[in-house]
Amino acid sequence: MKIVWAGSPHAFDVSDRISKLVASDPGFRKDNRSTLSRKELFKNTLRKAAYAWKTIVELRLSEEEAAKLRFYVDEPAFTDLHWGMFIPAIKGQGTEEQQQKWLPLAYKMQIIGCYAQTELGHGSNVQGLETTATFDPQTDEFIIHSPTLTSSKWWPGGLGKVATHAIAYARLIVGGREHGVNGFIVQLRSLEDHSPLLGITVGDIGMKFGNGAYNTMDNGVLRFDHVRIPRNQMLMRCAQYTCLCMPSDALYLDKVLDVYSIAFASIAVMLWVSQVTCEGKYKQSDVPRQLVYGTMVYVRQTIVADASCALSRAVCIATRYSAVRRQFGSQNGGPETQVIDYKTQQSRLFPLLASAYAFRFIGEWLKWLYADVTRRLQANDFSTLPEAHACTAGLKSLTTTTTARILTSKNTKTRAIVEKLRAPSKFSTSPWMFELHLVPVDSPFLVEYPVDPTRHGCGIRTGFIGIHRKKKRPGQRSSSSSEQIVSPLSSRWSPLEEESLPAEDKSLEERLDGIEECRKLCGGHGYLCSSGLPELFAVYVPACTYEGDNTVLLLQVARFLMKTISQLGSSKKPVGTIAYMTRVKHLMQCRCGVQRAEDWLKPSALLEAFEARAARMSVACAQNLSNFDNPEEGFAELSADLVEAAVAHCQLIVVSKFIEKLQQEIHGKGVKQQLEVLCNIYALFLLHKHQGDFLSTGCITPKHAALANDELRSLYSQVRPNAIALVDAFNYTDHYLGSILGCYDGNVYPKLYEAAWKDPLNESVVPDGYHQYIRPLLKQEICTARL
Ligand SMILES: Cc1cc2nc3c(=O)[nH]c(=O)nc-3n(C[C@H](O)[C@H](O)[C@H](O)COP(=O)(O)OP(=O)(O)OC[C@H]3O[C@@H](n4cnc5c(N)ncnc54)[C@H](O)[C@@H]3O)c2cc1C
Repeated sequence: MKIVWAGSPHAFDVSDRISKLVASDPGFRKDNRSTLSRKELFKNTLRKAAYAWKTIVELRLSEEEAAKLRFYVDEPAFTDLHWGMFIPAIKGQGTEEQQQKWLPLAYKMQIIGCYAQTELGHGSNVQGLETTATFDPQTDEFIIHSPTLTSSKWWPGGLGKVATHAIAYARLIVGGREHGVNGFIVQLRSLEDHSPLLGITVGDIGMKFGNGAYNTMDNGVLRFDHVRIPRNQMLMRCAQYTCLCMPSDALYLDKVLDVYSIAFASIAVMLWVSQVTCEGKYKQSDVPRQLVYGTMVYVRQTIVADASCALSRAVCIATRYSAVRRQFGSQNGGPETQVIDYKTQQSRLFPLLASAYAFRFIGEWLKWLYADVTRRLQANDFSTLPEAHACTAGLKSLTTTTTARILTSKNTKTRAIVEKLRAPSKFSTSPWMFELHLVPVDSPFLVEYPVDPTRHGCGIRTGFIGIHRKKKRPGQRSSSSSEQIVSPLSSRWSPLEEESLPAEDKSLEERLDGIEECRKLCGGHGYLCSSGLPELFAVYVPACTYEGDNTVLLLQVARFLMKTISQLGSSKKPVGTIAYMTRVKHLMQCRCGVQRAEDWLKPSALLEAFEARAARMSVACAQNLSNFDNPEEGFAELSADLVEAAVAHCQLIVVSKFIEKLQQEIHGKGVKQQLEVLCNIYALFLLHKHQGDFLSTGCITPKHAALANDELRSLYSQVRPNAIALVDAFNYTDHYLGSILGCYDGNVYPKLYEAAWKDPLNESVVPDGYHQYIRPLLKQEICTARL
């Protein structure tokens, strides 16, 4: 399993060797991180980064080994941005000459780079960036300027205190005309004494969430005051960006093809290719713009891989500790029960274990996708790009959200009621009139808000159910009651049968929190920094924001889904992960064939249920959208539903790729069998958690849902005996895990006890401050004390 997890025997060998090298070197110690002051912490990070580089050079490590070493050093640092953003940006966007000039310097770390795109007032909306780069033909230079406070660059990692250079994004102005946003290589600090160059104001933006954690990084603020740079420092291979998510964009994005997203660039941007000549002429370059799209797939793939690492770390800690921890259940003075044997613990822990594996394999598949996209681009085949973009955007969002925290589906019963209400109305020609009321789902008092259906549409809104109330028209007579709840008018879905209404459940409150859930699984001790979980959480959560805000990314996926549906009748056939839409007719009607709990173990049953749910949710959104005259207004109004449809689509991708993985040859006795158990847990857990979606779209009945839950329980029992082995397969050293609760030997209590005494507060038995503040209290001298 270790080899399956690593990806290959070679990958396992490199990873194993380098992780042990880092773990055995006291120079990479990290156990005191959360107790250091910011300044000490940061200085220590600088030392480690320098030490890591020295080790890489002295041991002549290969690029692969060096990357692994940085990974196992496990400390966010300016080097992440230098290697992960600055260099790739020059490679991807620089001309041949620019690459020849800058890359050798960067590879040797003679210059240190960062990626400065986000501004104080502008993140997701790249088109809104305010920094300007005005061409001066007299001197053949660009003048980079921050005209407003909100145009200050804000957030770039490595910028605050370390970077000597930045790829800075600014609006290109040539001959008084604007040409959109471009990247420029700008020197920030002197290479002699590190002081900021003339016109540059630069510093750190301050403490971030958590102790230690991401505070090792110098996220920075930067202002330019008419800073001049030579013309050849504009990245000229491909240059102009506008944001995809502008409200002005067409709903049915025929522009999706043009989407290009850069790491930390926060959001997909549309790209043109341009150059500025020394005469001050702006011209298009002949480099095919799509060539750079591969970068996007590459970056997203690394983020998904990171998600599986972070989640597997947390799961490893929680699983090992759950086997150590005992509570209740002692019989005749015997040992208490290991908490891992409680079904509630299993039902929270094992789905996360399964998710860690699922994300590992989806990350692996994304590596393949990157190779495939690159190969196709080289052959001028751009046909799979929109799908690749949507898929990577969605998977980035799904995996990082799950690893950090995810809100699950809406209340099952509410959804079912709403869907029932959506049944075609018997009353649509009427002596009756209709009013739409919104009822807050959670309110103990069913407060209703009448809304105007023509303006607000109908159906589900977050936290509300929409109810159409039928009212007798003034002056009409009828034998039935004068007020009756009926369906909204728009939906074409068939009604649910009465018996298919599910029982009330609490899914609205239930969450799958990834790292945070693992902390809770470790009880009180999980809250100690020495559990490793608080810091892991604090370091990880911004992944939901950088590289594209997760919600904004899902909205892009939703646009792609709507576009796909709108083209279903045309010659453009859905490909890759969206190919299931070619069977939309079948998926809208199919009925789940599961009769016994074990039937859910059939991959075909699982796949069909997930495909039907994803297709039906998307089609329902498309139908609702078609009720709006202005599609963009409709998209904004229905965006919460659209995001849910996108999540359903992304979950289908992960389930289907896990199933595909199991169809490959997998060596090792029993390994495949264990992976099958995990795959089924992953899929059935999602089905259970999102049963509101599955039921309300009529993909399954409550009986099917109950059978899935029965099977899930049985799968938890199957995984239990191997749970520890399955987390040992991650092959994490104690150093990398950085957790007393997760240590390999399970010797938790003595280590916790020992660690407590190492806390700086315990350096003296009587605390600093006793004489000033505690003694006066105890001696009743507080009124005369000098406070
Ligand atoms: C730890 C960390 C490191 C970073 N490193 C870098 C770096 O090295 N270089 C760099 O340039 N930047 C960096 N960033 C910035 C990062 O890329 C942005 O914060 C990110 O792109 C999100 O943009 P924002 O902050 O403007 O969020 P906003 O876009 O302001 O988001 C705020 C809220 O609005 C919602 N929202 C926004 N647009 C829409 C929409 N169209 N529809 C619906 N909802 C919407 C979002 O979902 C979110 O809930 C970093 C950020 C962090 C946290």
